[in-house]
Amino acid sequence: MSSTSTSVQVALRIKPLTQDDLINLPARFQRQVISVSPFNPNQVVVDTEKRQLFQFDHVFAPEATQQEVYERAIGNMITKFLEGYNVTILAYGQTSSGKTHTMGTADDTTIPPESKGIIPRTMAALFSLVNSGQYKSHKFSIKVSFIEIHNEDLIDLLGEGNEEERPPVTIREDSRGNIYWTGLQELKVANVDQVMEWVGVTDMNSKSSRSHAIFSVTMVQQKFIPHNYIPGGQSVTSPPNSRPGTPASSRFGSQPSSRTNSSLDKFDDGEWVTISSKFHFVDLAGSERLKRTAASGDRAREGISINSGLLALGNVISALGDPNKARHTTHVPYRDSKLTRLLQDSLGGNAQTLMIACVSPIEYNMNETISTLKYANRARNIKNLASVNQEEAGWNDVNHLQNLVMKLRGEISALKAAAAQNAQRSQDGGSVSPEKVSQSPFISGNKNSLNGFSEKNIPSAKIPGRRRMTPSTTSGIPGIPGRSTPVGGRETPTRIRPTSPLNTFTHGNINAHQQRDKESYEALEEQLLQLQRSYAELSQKYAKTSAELALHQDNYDEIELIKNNHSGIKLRVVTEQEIEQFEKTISSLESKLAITSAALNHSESILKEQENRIEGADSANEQNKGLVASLQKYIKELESKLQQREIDARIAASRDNHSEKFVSETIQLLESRLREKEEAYTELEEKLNNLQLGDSSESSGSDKITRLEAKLEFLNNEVNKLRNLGIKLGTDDRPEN
Ligand SMILES: Nc1ncnc2c1ncn2[C@@H]1O[C@H](COP(=O)(O)OP(=O)(O)OP(=O)(O)O)[C@@H](O)[C@H]1O
Repeated sequence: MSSTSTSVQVALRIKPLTQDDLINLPARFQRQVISVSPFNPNQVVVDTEKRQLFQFDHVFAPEATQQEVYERAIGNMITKFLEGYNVTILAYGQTSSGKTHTMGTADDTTIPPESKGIIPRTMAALFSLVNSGQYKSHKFSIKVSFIEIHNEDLIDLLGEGNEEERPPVTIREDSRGNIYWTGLQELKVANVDQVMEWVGVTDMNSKSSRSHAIFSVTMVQQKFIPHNYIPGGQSVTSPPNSRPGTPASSRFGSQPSSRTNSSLDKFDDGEWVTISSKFHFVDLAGSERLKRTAASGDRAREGISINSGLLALGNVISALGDPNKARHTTHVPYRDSKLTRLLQDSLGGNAQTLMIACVSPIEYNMNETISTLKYANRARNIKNLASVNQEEAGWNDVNHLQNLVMKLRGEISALKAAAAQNAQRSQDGGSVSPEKVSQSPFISGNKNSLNGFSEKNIPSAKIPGRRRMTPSTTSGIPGIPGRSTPVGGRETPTRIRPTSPLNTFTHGNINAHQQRDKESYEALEEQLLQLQRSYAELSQKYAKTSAELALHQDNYDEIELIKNNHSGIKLRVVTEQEIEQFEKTISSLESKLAITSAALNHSESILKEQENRIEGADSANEQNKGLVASLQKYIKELESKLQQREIDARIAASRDNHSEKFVSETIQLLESRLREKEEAYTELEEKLNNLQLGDSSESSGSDKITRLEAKLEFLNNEVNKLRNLGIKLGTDDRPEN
């Protein structure tokens, strides 16, 4: 059985902008931020502040069709599945990114052909292959099951009847690390329509965003592997170390015809092998973070379990995918969630795995898109060790081994008879002494003895080298020494070959017929030895298995005895119903445990996030401290500059004040002078009036008036001069005269 190391393949599918996006989102968020690189078709460019590039095994642009996705990414996985590899396809991405559309998890028979997703396409291709001439000698049994993980509960989507009354679905691991589940309805299907009918009735869409859906196909094929494929009729001899073929009748009906030597291509004896493989189609729950969905109550619980399932998946991916971690970490946390437990042998185990990361192209979803791209990118580093699940039928089956031993005994008896006949013929044509022939251990005539290898020895699996010998003899042929063994004694260490009746021929008697007989006898001898070896091997195996069985039986009896005697309490025989009940309890405890550990993981991740944030804040703080110091310095500089400015301003202001004061003082002075003059003028006018009233001489009176008028004019001139001076100094707010 060969193993191939393969990386997990990752395909990226960009969803086209849908009507929903156009209607529900403001236009400014509809900008497309992710596109296929114009230089490399397997790279995408994310148009953020700093452009980011991501490389995948396949990239599908928004316009890629369902057919294109199927052909490029899935096509050759069916061949692998038929070869016996386990195959898993996971669709990952935020809600509404196109996972269900791509996978076809909610497809039914009504969906138009061009819109059909991966499941119906793969099933159609599978049925077409198994019904083709290429596989006509194989026998196939194909079954499907459909399981949902919701809140860490496993729900059988194809289960009949009430959910509570169904047997619990439990996850088991066999001794080889293969994961399988029990209590699940597995339906035999013969064509793609049957498959899609089953898928269609499950109403997967109703809560697909909030649960993981796993659609599984289990295929068991039986195929006949000939020991010798004889192109053009060449050698037919079985390879000496090949294991004996399983009798066709014991298991799978008729076996192709046994050895033949025709010139046509023929099959020699071969063996039926059983190849079993499983194909999982996993439609994961929406990957968006809990905080964005702002969920509370039951939805928050759902969210925690979804996130934790995906977180556990992420942790498994990171443990397997990070080359540094892979070197140091032996523990891969598969048991942290039911999802990872179910997929245990499909991630980093015995499987061919493809992850299809689905993303939305628009700016509104950019953060989720980048987180999906990073998640998917990590998955590319996982290495799987995939091997064909092939097993020669019956090697663990005691009944089958017993049948095989019986068959071999029959063949040996037939050979013995043939040899005896041959010997008899030789004896008739040659000079062989009858008693010598009868003394040959090979043809001793003892029913229980074959070459001294008693059938009684079978359980203890004594090999020919330890058998009791028949009375000693020599070959009787000159030049061919016989072997001598003490009667009843042990065999000599040399390899014992059965004493051939041909040994009794004399040289002179060997003619062409005898030569042919001799050759065929030798061939038979060789075959007999071969059969003896196989027989011994099988006997050993049989003895070992019987011994183990006996041991187990003893242990079982002992345990039962202890149980029964313990403290005088006789334990009841546990009924099937009770076992079922126990399994239910165990399963529900497992669910609770998984949810608790999921919640714990979730809290841990939040804690980690917060720690990271605090760490980030601390380092930002440190940076800020430097910034504050330089700001303080800058402020000081500014302050001193400001002070200087103030001083300058004050000087300037005082200079301004000074001129203002001067002007106002001058004005005041002038005004007071003016007032004085006006008073003097008023006084003069009064005096003049008095004079006019009391003076009788006209001439002296008019002289006085003339003088006074001249004086008045002079004063008026003075006042005008002063006024002009005031205007020049810009003091318009003087009171008007
Ligand atoms: N490649 C595509 N071409 C056309 N329509 C698409 C494509 N991908 C998704 N859609 C449409 O977008 C909508 C959301 O897609 P879908 O239901 O597959 O998302 P989802 O990721 O499975 O969401 P959820 O997590 O809720 O299950 C559907 O109407 C689907 O038909």
